[in-house]
Amino acid sequence: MSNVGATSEVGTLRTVLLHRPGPELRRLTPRNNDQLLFDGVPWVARAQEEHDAFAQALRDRGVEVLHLDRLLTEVLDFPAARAELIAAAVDDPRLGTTLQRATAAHMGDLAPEDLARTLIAGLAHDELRADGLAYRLLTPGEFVVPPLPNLLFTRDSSVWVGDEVAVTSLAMPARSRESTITAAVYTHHPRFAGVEQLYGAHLEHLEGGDVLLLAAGVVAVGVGERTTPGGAERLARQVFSRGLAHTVLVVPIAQQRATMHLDTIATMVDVDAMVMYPAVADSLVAWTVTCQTGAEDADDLELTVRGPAPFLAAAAEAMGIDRLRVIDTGLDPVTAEREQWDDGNNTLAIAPRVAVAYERNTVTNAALEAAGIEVVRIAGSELGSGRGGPRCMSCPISRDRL
Ligand SMILES: NC(=[NH2+])NCCC[C@H](N)C(=O)O
Repeated sequence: MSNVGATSEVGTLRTVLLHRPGPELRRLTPRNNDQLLFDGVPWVARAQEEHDAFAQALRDRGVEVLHLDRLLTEVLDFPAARAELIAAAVDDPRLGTTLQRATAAHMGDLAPEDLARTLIAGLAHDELRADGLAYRLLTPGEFVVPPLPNLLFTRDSSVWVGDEVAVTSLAMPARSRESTITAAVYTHHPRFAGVEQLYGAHLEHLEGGDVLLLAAGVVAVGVGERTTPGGAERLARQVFSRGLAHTVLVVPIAQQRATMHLDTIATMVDVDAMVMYPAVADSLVAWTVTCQTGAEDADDLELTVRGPAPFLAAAAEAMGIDRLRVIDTGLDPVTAEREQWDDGNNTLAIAPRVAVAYERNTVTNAALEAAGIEVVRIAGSELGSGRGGPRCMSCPISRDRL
């Protein structure tokens, strides 16, 4: 695949990976939504309409939209991909050997499309005819294979750095199986033949929502509720050893749900500008990680760590620009907090100064427009109940170099 990958957050978007929410969202109930990382029980048909409009807005701007469930169905024609994904789905200590084997046998009989749906929507107790101790002891409300409602947030389960892709290692148990799906797609789908993978689901926790490509060669990584210090260091070693970046800025963020990823508080909207949650704009810091010496093995690289320094100054220095502008949303603290919670800072740039944003964040959007950013508004009343905006719901696969 030529012209694949991304070296910035704002280069003209050519190809993006989305996931249209499906039956996995119908699994959410008031009893399981917290564990499954949703703040409510969405109206699924409306969420699908909103998502279709999001995809259409991107297509209207010339972006090629790939759907993760389609790519998954296509790779399920390959026995190796089927075997890996079924093994990952039943690799759960709750089940025990008898139920693991029965579940694997059931899934093994499914045609690609049905297997893709089951891998994503999971398998409820009453959807499987089985016997044995674990099957009898599991309550009918429990899932034999839990659903993946957060697959919607394709940003987190893989991220491209340059022309290589990082299959990430997701921190929350409800999400860890997602990266077995992205791994299978990037490994087996002919569309990605020859693409190198620079990370893996077995490594230290790293989520794509924490990774921002500030400029060619400059990667920012948030460390907080999801990405660990070890994950940030591992990413730095990997991108340095592969020549994909010269500087990694490690940015501590508060370990709480409202700021679960770096992209919930700041996203790029121009080559030198970010929209940022005002409450953190002045206090955010970064550790600057570089590497002088080459080494055969990423583990043997000697890293230089400087900091902490104010994030904006450290970022501008690494990017080689005078100043990284913050679009001043001019918000009072209460409005700012509300719009941050509703992903007002989580925009998806489709070109420099053109960003997709949730329409509900009226004050943030007005401030973006006043600063010269074209805002492509989408509805997100139902989509937003999973706490993710346009950036979280998209994984850029190809962007023009700036
Ligand atoms: N890149 C992001 N901000 N992703 C948002 C993910 C939201 C998802 N419900 C979670 O808790 O994991």
